Amino acid sequence: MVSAKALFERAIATHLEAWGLLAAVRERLDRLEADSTHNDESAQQQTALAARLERAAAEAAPQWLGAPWPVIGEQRFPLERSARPGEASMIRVADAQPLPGVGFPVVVPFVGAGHIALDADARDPAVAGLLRSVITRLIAGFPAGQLRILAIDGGALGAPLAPFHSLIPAGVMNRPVSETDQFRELLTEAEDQVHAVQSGLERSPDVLVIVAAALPANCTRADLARISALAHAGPAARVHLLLAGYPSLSRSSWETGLENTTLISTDQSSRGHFRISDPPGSSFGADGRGLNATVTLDPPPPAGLIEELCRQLVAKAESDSALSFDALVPKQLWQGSSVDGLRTTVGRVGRGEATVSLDDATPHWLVAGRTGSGKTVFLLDVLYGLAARYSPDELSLYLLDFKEGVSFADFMPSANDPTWVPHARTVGVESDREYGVAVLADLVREMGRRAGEMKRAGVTSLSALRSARADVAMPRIVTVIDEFHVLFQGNDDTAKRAVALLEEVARKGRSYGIHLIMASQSISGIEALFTKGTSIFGQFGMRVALSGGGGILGLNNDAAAALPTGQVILNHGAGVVSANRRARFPFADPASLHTLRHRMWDMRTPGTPEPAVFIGYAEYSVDEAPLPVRRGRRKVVAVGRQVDVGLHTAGFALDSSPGRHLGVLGTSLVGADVLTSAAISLAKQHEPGTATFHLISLVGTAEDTVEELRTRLRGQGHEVSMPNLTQYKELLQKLAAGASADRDHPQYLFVYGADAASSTLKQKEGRSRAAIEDFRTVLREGPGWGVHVFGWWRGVRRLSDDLGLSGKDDVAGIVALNVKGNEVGSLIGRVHLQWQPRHNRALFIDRHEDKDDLIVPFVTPGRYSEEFA
Ligand SMILES: Nc1ncnc2c1ncn2[C@@H]1O[C@H](COP(=O)(O)OP(=O)(O)OP(=O)(O)O)[C@@H](O)[C@H]1O
Repeated sequence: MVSAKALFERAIATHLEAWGLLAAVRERLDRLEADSTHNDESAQQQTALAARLERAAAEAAPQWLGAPWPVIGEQRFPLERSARPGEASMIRVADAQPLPGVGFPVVVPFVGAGHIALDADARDPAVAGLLRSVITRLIAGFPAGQLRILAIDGGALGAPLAPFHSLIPAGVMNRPVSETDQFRELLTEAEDQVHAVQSGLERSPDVLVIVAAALPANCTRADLARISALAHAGPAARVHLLLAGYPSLSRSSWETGLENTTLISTDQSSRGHFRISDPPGSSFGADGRGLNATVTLDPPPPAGLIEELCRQLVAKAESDSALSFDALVPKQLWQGSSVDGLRTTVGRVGRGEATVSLDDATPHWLVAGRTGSGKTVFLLDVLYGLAARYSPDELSLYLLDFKEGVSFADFMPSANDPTWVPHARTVGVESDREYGVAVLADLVREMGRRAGEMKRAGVTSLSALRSARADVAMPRIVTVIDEFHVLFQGNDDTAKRAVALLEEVARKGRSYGIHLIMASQSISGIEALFTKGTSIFGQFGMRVALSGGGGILGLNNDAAAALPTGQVILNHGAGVVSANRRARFPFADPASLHTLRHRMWDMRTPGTPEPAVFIGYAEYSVDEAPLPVRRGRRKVVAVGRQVDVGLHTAGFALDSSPGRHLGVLGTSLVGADVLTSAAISLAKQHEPGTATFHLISLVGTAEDTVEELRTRLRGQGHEVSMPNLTQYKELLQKLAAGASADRDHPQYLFVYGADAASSTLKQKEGRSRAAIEDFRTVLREGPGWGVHVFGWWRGVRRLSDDLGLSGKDDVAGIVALNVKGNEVGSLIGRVHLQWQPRHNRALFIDRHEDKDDLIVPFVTPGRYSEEFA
């Protein structure tokens, strides 16, 4: 690669040589004029010199970058081949004509080397012409998709940049900004690129050229200082300035405070002419006073050329090789290191690649698009793209979907295809908000674990930890929450918890390699969160807007309003207009996904666990669930699966403390299933003959269930009794007297429709005490003797009556089905208990352990279809 300095030095040498020749020619001309004769010799010398100077310029600024417009019109150089990002280039800005008939083009270092500033703004037609000329040379000369124009039109002049407006939708140029705020956002975008390059996060950024037709009128000293800083640090980060109307350009000297800049100032003594300073790093002459000739600025391209060129570029960008998902997948899988972040290609911007990152600069993303806009397809492109680049040691996926659909079904094993994407750790489909909270809580725990590891290793960053502790698994975690607005619905404890956890992950995740991608059809309903003092979304610098998803972009940013399916606005500037990049992404076709998934699955380390899957609509049966974790020697009954990561079996531990009984509440037949599941799980923990199961069936609807349970338990060799109501009363009497109690041989009472016995139990029937008293004694004393009651009451009040005033605390375990939260709350003395009955869900309360868990209660397979039949 030729350095800017070498290139320019070569041009200067030619220039000086030409200057020498000019002097000679001038001398000769003077002589010839004195002789009053013109001859062929002088004409030939002039022509030769002009040709030589043209050649020198053409070498320094080839083709589109330097050829005069008439030559370009004739020769039509190939597009995009005159220069490459990352290399120093020069560009034609003016023509010097020191002698009649002897002119030479003035080329100055620009992209890859320096900047250009003019004192006059684009109200001067010559300046406007130069801006058009330079922009045209750039967009035609550089590869598309690798150079972007950040346009400023502070004087709202409109016309100078108007011919390029068709490039705006293709993302090559932004809509020129005129307001100071937008101007500052644009500077921020350029600064972000400088920082990203300086910190090593970005190695091959797009070329950004800030073009100002005029700076905003109320530009402050602080703004100018930012421009100065960009002039200093920009070139190394491919950020360049082409500023017209730069205010501090002094007429008396070239001092402007802009480093690396060629200055072009109006020649006060000659209308329409300009003077050019020495370019950065070199000088035209020994005196350091710039080019020793006035110049005319390079004229704009001829009418029609810009339009035709833009049309061609846009058409090429659009029709560029049809996008395919396979093109996003690298040939060799899992080659990337996620130490500094994650990067993938999601499609194309113009003809360049559209790359997106999850790293320190853009740790979290917000994605929005109306239904059908292609949001799911975009997310699949991103997720499969990442999974193809990074191995499961480098990347884990937590996938969470709140809506009805199968967005993430591809990541988990299914009945048809037992493979899964080996990076997937948790997959939630049609998740409950509580599951979302559990996933977020899991992430917070993981951050804690990583913080602990860092502390132990004495390091302060994830990358340092990864080098220090190669043995500790520390993949970056990408958590995708689709339809995340559901999390915040309802102003209840779950919503509050979700916000708190999300804030924590959003704030600290970056330091621990934990990233969030939150997607939604709509942001209405969560807008309050945008404006909150500690706005969570401030942490989400990367905005991805599909059609109809413009709400996540800035107020004046309507770029996503009319996007076709398959296109997206990628904006890493938190939605500012100037950071828009319009990208196209391919359809994630099922066949390609299938192939890639199988390739990755074949490459997985043997023993890679399946993802923890939560499917909101799934029914769970006790037979497929692992037994709950036992604590010590205590038996634990299983009642359902917790709505948490890993779907742990929800268990109620039995011990000798008074009240270790379970009350299942609600009219739903699921109540019978919960008792049956409890019995089945207990039976698994007993050798036959070491416990007695009393099955008391008091309602007709549960008879079959109870009968089946009896058959099953007996089949396993357990002792089972099926007392009728009278025998039940006798049993209670016996148990209350402690007569048949044997701690080593527990007795379990499963009372199906316990409420049906209430009135009978209350009758004394000639005895000194009613059976209800025996029942209450059993509740209070029974656990000490190994007696536990599992009852299904179809109403809360019925249980409350059975317990009586003094026995209110004697049923410690509650499984609330279709009963009101306030009724359960008053039963257990918690007025603020929050419970809304839901299909296939129950609230499981263990009063002794002060625990409320949302569970999916165990059911007999097919229970719900029966209920709805
Ligand atoms: N890049 C693309 N190229 C071609 N077609 C696409 C592309 N992206 C999406 N589509 C089409 O649009 C349909 C809807 O896409 P997708 O399911 O991703 O939308 P969505 O925004 O997630 O909608 P919903 O929220 O209703 O699920 C796809 O089934 C596909 O037909």
